[in-house]
Amino acid sequence: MADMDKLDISQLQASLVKDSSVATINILLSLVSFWLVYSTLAYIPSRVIRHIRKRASAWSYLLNGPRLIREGYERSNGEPYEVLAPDSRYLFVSSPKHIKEIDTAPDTVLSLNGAAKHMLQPLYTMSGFNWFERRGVEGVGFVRTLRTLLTGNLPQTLPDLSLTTKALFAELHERHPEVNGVRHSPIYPMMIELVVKLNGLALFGQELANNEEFMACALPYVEQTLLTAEIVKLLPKLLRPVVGGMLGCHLNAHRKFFEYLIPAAQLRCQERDLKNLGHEVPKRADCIQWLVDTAPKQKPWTPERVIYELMAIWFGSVHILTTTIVYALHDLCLHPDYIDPIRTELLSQYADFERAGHGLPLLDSFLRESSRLTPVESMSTRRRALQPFTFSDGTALNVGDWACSPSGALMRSEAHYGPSAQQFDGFRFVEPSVLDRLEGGHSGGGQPMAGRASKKQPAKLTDVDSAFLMWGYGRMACPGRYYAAAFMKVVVGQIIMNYDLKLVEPGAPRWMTWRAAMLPLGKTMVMFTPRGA
Ligand code: HEM
Repeated sequence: MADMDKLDISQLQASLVKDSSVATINILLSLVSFWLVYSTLAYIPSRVIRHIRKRASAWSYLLNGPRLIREGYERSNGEPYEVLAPDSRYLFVSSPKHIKEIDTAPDTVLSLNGAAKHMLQPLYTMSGFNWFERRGVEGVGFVRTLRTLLTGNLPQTLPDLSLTTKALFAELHERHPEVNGVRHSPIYPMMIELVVKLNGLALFGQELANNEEFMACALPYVEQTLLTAEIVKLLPKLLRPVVGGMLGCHLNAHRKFFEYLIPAAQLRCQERDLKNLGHEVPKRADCIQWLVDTAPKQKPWTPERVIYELMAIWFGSVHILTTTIVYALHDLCLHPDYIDPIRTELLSQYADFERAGHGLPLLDSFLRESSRLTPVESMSTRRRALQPFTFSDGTALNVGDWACSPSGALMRSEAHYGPSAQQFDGFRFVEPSVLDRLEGGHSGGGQPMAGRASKKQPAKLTDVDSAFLMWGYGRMACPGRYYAAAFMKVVVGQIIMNYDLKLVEPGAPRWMTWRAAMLPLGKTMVMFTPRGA
């Protein structure tokens, strides 16, 4: 035993001597490298160092976008400021005047289509669709399709969506493992599956939504588009066609998605031509039909053209709907005293909501507050400059630069939301008269909701203004927002009416950021307990 001790101590001494000499060598090497870097830097012109710093900051935007945008806003004092990404220069403006200037600039100068084209790289991700950067070159039927026809059809769509949500949610929930007698559900993947099915039903109709092979490529199409577009954008320009082309061939869910939609679009176009010749054709109510009907009469769209439009709408709706719903469910878990009053509202007004396609003011306000404080995107009103543009204060954009607004920072700012800007007040946007009635009746956990910290700022979820940029602003504000709001109320409403919910780890990180987006983590678990179970 004594020998062992001796042996250990001498080994320890030897290793200390060895470790300390290694440490000394390390320190010396560090000093030499520091001196080398320092003396080399002294010979590099300061403009080169500035350029290196700018490029490093541009690459760090990929992982720190929301923070860089917010810090820029805080430093800017309301003036325009620049944020760089590896592939773009963003010029952020935050004053209502400048945001209006973005909205009123001609589409030939500041283009939303141009920004979307750069983001999605449709040449490689949408079966070769090389869409126009200028709006309206081939008509803007999708605005009427979504803003008027899809919205007007909500009373027909919502009952089906409600039934499907209830049944599919229960089915997905059953699949999740039990831990100590309670199921733990990975909320993000669960909501993606639900949203893909429901959105397919609402946009494409029963027949396609029930086609399992078609639906099986509907989600990979979105994911592969995101991945391919990101890789292509980060490559040097010269390599983009080769790598983009290879990725487009290999990650080919977009082609399958396109091919499954072709027969449906061909049929609708044939029916359109027959109708024009005076024949009777079936009446249909889904986005494929409305896109065919609203395309320019003098130059009707081909089936392919209709599908490209559908692919863009599908891509633009699945991910944002899912993510917004996930954050609203997180917020219900984090602020459970809102559940009772919202549930009471749902139980008494859900049928009216389904009939009208709008309503449920408490849930409406809760969703708006959740999106205000946890916006999926920290950037809004994106426009790519197709020609040089100068704001009224002289700030200039070069061709290829983006004009945009820091929506996340604006929606959290005290300038717009008062001293309680950072606090979660789920009923911040409810009309005072509705809250008064609530005070008189059920107010959730005995807490007076109307007296919550903030000044009330009545507004509907779908209202657009320069301090609430979730939907963009002005002429091009999201035309799908009435459908999106109703859709989210169906999903969140059905869950609240049928389940109690709790985050498994309320303090754990719940998202990661990529560029200006906050993406929910796949591992966040929620315990849904069926009510009355
Ligand atoms: C929570 C869900 C959604 C959010 C937060 C959202 C947000 C936005 C934003 C910020 C814009 C850009 C507006 C601008 O720059 O001024 C936009 C445009 C658009 N959105 Fe949405 N959107 C949502 C859901 C949807 C859905 C479900 C659809 C379709 C069914 C849709 C279709 C569109 C289209 C087609 C545009 C382009 C408008 C144009 O070019 O004029 N969105 N959306």
